[in-house]
Amino acid sequence: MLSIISGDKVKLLDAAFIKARQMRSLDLMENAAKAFFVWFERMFSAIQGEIFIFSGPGNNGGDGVAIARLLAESGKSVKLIFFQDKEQCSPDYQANFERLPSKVKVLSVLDFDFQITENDFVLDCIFGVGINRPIEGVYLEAVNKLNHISCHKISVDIPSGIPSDNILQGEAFKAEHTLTFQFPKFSLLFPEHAEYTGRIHVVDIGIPDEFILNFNEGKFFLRREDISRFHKKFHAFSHKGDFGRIMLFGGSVGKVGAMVLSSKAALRTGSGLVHVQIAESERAIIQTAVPEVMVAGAQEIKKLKSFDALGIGPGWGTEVDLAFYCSLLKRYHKPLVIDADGLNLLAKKPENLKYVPKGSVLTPHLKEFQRLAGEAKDHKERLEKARSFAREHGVYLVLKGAFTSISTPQGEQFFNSSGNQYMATAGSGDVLTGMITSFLGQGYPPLNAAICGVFHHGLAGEMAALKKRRGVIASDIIECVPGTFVELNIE
Ligand SMILES: NC(=O)C1=CN([C@@H]2O[C@H](COP(=O)(O)OP(=O)(O)OC[C@H]3O[C@@H](n4cnc5c(N)ncnc54)[C@H](OP(=O)(O)O)[C@@H]3O)[C@@H](O)[C@H]2O)[C@@H](O)CC1
Ligand SMILES: Nc1ncnc2c1ncn2[C@@H]1O[C@H](COP(=O)(O)OP(=O)(O)O)[C@@H](O)[C@H]1O
Ligand SMILES: [K+]
Repeated sequence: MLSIISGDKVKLLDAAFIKARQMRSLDLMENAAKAFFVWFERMFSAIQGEIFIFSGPGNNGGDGVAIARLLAESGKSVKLIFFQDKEQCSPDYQANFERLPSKVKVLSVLDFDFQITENDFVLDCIFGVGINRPIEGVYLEAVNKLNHISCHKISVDIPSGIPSDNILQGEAFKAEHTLTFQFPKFSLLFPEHAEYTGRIHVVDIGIPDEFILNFNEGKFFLRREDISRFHKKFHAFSHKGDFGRIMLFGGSVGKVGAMVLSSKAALRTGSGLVHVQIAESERAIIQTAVPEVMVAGAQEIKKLKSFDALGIGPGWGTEVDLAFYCSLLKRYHKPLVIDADGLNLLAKKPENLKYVPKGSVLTPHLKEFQRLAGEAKDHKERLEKARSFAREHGVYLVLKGAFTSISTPQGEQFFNSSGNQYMATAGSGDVLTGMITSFLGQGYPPLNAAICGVFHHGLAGEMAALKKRRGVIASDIIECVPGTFVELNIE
């Protein structure tokens, strides 16, 4: 699995890796430039515009110079725009500069007229993870001009101006795509930077995951290839019971749809038996909408412990009897899932958090998390709060949104890579609750249930969006859930 390490550790990582492999830092830069080149060819081979590469004085600029050579050698028309004289640039920058083919036109930013047209490309190689202060002067001027030009814009490693681990102060380059090397820089995952990063792509430059793990700071990025190891295997003789009996609580009057979505999602994720506990008057609705579901009566509520997992909250309303809610929490000693109104009720009376079974999975969106843990000045602080919350209460805290994070009681954080903006639609959180509860009921440890739930949910959203884009609704996500098992080759 991929570790996300902080910018100031990147140099240490590079140094350790090149020493271990007895290679030069220049070779690693070449790997990075080649990885960019391959990606660029794949993405933009059909577009014929001119390529303007803006290269700063450090190794990010050096990447730019190496990329200029590779693109020019492949027949592209390339201009390299520099900010500092070569003698003031990093050694690897200088070494690459010596190798530039003569067909690359090189000019100082001071002489550049910024005549760039819509079909052209701007590659932002001004600053990478080595940025140590807000940009100003000639850099700021160039970035401001570029931000007003309409063309294809790509940032290499990180949009110039954005610090790798902190919130942007001042201005930064606004990219359509950011191609980041080896692992996503932490700050690329902050919503505050979405307008600068555009779409984020991670490319391998040859440093194995296990090597990066030596520099691990407890933050991990979940990719498609990481997911199968978190899954449980079932065999040909597995029966309904093996796939778990779960019970979902929610669906007050007028909000029974939330339970329809959660329960259907649980079934589509593989649950053997799904019970729901909903308002009496709403029973006919759910039994018509999801005939596979059973409605729980007093008997089932009494035998709570016989269920493999519970999911509490979607569409529950905040008028729920708190004593009933607390009795559920106190009587059930296994990890369960809490979402939506289940969380809002806890936020109203935080002292009840002590009854939440250890190892439970809580799935707030940003607003619900604010109700639970208070205001955060920015996403970095919010993630710190999420980490402390999970530790303090011994739970897995799934903070939903783009790059949903899972904070563990041990203080680790996992960031999800699947999903898209089209999932920001009513009820998609209810689908996730059903999915995580389902995995928990199938006997997955809570971290695995959360990881598999979040990843498959996002992937289902991607599959739904292929045909429906902004027309995706929560039910479409559910319909795509089975396809995610096929896509990831999970039996
Ligand atoms: N494994 C990897 O990840 C690999 C990484 N590689 C690449 O290396 C990049 C990191 O390179 P890097 O360390 O040389 O830093 P980089 O960002 O180019 O800039 C530092 C320079 O800028 C200066 N400076 C800083 N802030 C400034 C400001 N606001 N305004 C003005 N100047 C400012 C600072 O000098 P200073 O003025 O502070 O003395 C220094 O000269 C990384 O992002 C990736 O692209 C690949 O090549 C290979 C594998
Ligand atoms: N821009 C996005 N990128 C990826 N996933 C997203 C994005 N926006 C929303 N989602 C996902 O959609 C779901 C929305 O959940 P939630 O806000 O609880 O919705 P609801 O309350 O309507 O059910 C979450 O799983 C979240 O991670
Ligand atoms: K950059």
